[in-house]
Amino acid sequence: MTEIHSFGNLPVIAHSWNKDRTQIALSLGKSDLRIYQKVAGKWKLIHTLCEHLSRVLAIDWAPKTNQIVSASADYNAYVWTLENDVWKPQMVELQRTNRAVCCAKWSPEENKFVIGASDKNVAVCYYEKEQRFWAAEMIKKRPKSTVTTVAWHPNNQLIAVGSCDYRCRLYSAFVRVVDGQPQTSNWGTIKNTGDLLYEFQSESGWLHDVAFSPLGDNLAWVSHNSIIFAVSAADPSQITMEVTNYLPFRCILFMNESTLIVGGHEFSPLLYNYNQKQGKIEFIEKLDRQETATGRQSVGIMTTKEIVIEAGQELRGDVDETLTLELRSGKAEIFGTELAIGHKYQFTSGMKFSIFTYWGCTIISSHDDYYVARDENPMHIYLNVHGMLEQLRQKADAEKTRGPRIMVAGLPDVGKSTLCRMLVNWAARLGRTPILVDLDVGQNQISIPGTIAAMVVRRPASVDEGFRIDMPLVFHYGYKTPGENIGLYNEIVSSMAMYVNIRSENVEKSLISGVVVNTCGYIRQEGYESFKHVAKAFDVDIIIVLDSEWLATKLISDLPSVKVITLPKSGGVVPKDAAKDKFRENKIREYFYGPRNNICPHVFTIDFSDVKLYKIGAPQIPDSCLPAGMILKNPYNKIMPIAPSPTLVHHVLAVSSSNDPEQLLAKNLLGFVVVQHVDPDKRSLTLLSPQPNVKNRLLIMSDVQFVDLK
Ligand SMILES: Nc1ncnc2c1ncn2[C@@H]1O[C@H](COP(=O)(O)OP(=O)(O)OP(=O)(O)O)[C@@H](O)[C@H]1O
Repeated sequence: MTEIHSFGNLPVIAHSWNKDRTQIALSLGKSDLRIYQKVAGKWKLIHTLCEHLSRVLAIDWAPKTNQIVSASADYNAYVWTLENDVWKPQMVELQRTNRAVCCAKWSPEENKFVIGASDKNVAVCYYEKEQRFWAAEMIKKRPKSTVTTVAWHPNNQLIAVGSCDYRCRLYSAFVRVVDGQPQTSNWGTIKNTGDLLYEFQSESGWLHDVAFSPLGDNLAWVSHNSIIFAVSAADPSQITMEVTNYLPFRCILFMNESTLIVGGHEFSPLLYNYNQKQGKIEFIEKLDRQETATGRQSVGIMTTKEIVIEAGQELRGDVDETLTLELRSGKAEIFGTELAIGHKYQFTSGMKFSIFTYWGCTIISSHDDYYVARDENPMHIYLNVHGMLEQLRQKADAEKTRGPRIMVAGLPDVGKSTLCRMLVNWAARLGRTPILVDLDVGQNQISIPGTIAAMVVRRPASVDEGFRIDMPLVFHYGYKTPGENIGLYNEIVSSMAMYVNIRSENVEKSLISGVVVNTCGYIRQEGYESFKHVAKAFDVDIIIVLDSEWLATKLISDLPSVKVITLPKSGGVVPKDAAKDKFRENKIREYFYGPRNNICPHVFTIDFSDVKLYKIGAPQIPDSCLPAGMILKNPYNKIMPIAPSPTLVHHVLAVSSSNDPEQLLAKNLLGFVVVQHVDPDKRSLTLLSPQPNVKNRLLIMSDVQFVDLK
């Protein structure tokens, strides 16, 4: 019998029941764990466990020992124990994990647990009794991508690990101080922690869940492309798979040695039988007979929902399917751009949005891929900063001086780009024309990855298409992080600052409106130095540091003449780890095909003799390889001609506005092309380009690549 439980309108990211299922621990996409208890038929919040700094991604409640392990996007895991009705956290010593911890599972005997992270690490964790801390044994032969799921073999010494590299791996999780002696297993000899026993290749598709059968002789997993896989210890070379037409599966469970239940976006559990001898996985039945409740049908029906957002609140969402939102009444904005009443705004899969209302509003939504954030959001604080900047502009206007120059800084994924976007949007709505400078070479808002850019913002960005890119100034850098060639990065930053200074001084409106500089989240070591360089080059008056006391304190002492303000980050900001490559790809695709995918770029072939190709920055030669006493000039900004070759395929080439190779370094770019094919026999290149020809133009090779899979 199905029982429906309701815990408000936040998405349930992870959950785990206590032993007798009278309590449930939930992550509702926040940094806390909430424990609910059923009292008189209603769920009552009895504990809120706060220690994590970011979204809790996994929870596992050990039934016998009554301990909870939680894992979070803050790179940490905690073990919680109940003492005198208080849940006490103890941090797990995951020294080498530097990305979100995505999954955590107690072993059957509950004396160990395993965690998997998006930096590919898998750790077997146990309690170090003498030193009284949770220790972690890291697995050496790690998966090649984010670890999404883990499962324990009933013998307490083997684990199955599923990841985004489409593989399921079997490791030994034997820990001598906990287990004493290794057990015998049908899957091979167990010796040391982390020994890789098997690596099973799936078809393409991220693995979402993996499970052992009750006796541990069979193993099965499901992937995002709706395939079920199973393998038996009797013959691990024989992987059986069942390709289905259902929506992606998220979980799998063995009921006995051969019966499997899978579930996911189809909204109905499905029963299958794994016949190992015949190498078959056979469908038995769909368990939920209410046909109308399936995910597929609900996609088709598109029920609309009316959402009332109170003044000062945010409606946030992570779009799974295409979502349409319409402002029915009131006033609301998305990252500083006002919404028009009655206009249907479309958000495609993978997009994140936040609708903020200062006055209260009603929104009509096509799906329920959203939640109304009831937490404290920092929008009022951001708006106050905008108010302060506007006062400075008014003062500059009255006194005919320079308007405010602001730089936004912080660690990666704290909302720097979003805050810059809001600040220039709000300014543009008041008729100001600030200069937006984006120095983020990984995810530039103005140009494609691998460049830095600046432009005058005359109107707020469009919700659907972003900023209207009008005569931008774009410089080639060629890499996705400043650390790849920090010398070159600093040099082009100086040139950009010079141009921006000239521009703002020559146009009165721009001078008064000021400059907003977005930076990369690369702030350690030489990154921090480069960051000070940015502040000096643009002669900024104010640095806004998002969510980092450490950085703010350092800057206050290093740049005493600059006003440093620390602001909190929004709870809606989500780490883009997995989505960064997609974002970059989309940005390049948008460049060639337009934001609405309705532009048709040119594809043409050009002779080797008609292109002039260059690369900026020669590899560094260590001093030890040079003759004694010889000093080589730093080659970071060396301009080198290169010959076309097949290694160029998929590389982005920047089209320079300069005709003189010596001037390539900090000259505005006219555009970009992508090498699609190189034919050494015919001595020709095939290029994807918005223009029909690039003959006689100087092209600069970028490390950034784009594979045009339409
Ligand atoms: N209030 C919010 N609600 C929902 N999503 C948000 C909110 N603010 C920011 N985001 C989303 O969070 C993600 C990260 O934000 P953003 O790109 O501004 O961070 P960043 O610090 O500039 O990142 P990076 O260091 O990678 O440049 C983006 O996808 C953005 O759209």
